[in-house]
Amino acid sequence: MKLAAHTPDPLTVRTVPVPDPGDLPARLPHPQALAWIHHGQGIVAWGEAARITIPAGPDRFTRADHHLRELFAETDIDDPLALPGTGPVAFGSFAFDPASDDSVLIVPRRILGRRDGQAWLTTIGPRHHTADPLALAHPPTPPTHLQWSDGTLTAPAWQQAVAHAVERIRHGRLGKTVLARDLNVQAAEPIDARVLLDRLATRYPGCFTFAVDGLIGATPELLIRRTDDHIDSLVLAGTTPRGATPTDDHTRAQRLYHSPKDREEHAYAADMVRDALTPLCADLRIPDHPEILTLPNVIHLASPVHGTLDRERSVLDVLAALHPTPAVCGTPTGPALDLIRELEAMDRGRYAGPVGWIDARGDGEWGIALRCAELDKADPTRARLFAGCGIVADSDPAAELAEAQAKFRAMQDAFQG
Ligand SMILES: C=C(O[C@H]1C=CC=C(C(=O)O)[C@@H]1O)C(=O)O
Repeated sequence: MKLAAHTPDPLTVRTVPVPDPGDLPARLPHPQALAWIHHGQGIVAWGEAARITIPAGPDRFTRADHHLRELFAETDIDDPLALPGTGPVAFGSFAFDPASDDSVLIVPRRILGRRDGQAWLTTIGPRHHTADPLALAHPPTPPTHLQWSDGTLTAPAWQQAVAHAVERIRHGRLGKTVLARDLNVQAAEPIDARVLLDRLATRYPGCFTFAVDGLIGATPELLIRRTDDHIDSLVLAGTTPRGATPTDDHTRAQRLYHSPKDREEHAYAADMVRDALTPLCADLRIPDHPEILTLPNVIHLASPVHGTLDRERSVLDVLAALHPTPAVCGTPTGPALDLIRELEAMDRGRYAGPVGWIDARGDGEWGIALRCAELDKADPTRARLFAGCGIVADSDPAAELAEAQAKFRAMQDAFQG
């Protein structure tokens, strides 16, 4: 597959301040939504001014960055606000596996954004373009008559895969791997991304609710945010399902914090992020011990990371150094990826790959696509949900299955209402 770009002509871009738009997902006129929302702020978008499909390869991030720079260099931009996310923006979603062709960048026609009390609307089109083909409002419809079925592996078969991974880790050089499974859902009508976005953004306000080319979810894991030369990341690894009461939650969080198995799982991820970012940064701060992050469905060990870049690097340049982290792949990376391919027996598609947005200044926010569903392009009444768990020498297959079920809950509930 070759890198393909569909851009009609050089683009003109105009950003104007607008009154507060209220709830962002509610403003999307069409089910083919693009979105990135965190605590009610962010950007939602629709239409397609340009699409760049990026072929497989470990260099897919730098190729995407290069192509996008060329596109934005030819663009005529009127952006008096000059904030992160104003002016032209590309939403993107990359395949987890470097051998997969699924990566895509989309420059939308309309972007509606809100950040720190400032709202804006950006219009992007080929020069002389006037009509908006997506101006037609199409009210959101919740999915109905849902039918769930196992994906590639049944629950018992997946537990077996976890047991095999534990054996390999105990008797080999691998420290950690991450195994995921998929679930299928079928609805009566085409699935409307806006309904899922609205439910996820309301229920998981502290997560990053996203939609890019039919990949929809709410991830708690910020892979990288770049604002000028400042970067932030939030490393997650080590999880327990939520308890039934506040006391139960507290006990579980304490157990998680002091669990050598979970601390080991977390340390692989935090160490790798430190090693990957140190050469790119003038200064980098990662706490010595993780924090507790409590979400509506699970509790995680979390390490917030902050740094200053040592020179001009776009958010995609930084992302290229990070993916795949041990939060979704393992340590060492190569053998962990080989084991994932062997034991999961499925293509992850864009699950566990980077998802987010980049603007013409190189600023942007990218999460790891977790707690998500990928709509079937050939049949939009169908979707695949994904959830995975870090596996180390002391992992227990039954506990990992329970953890994966708790992670699935975010998306299952978003479908169910
Ligand atoms: C792979 C997933 O979660 C990762 C992120 C946070 C905690 C994880 C864990 O504790 O296993 C995983 O590494 C997933 O949600 O599908």
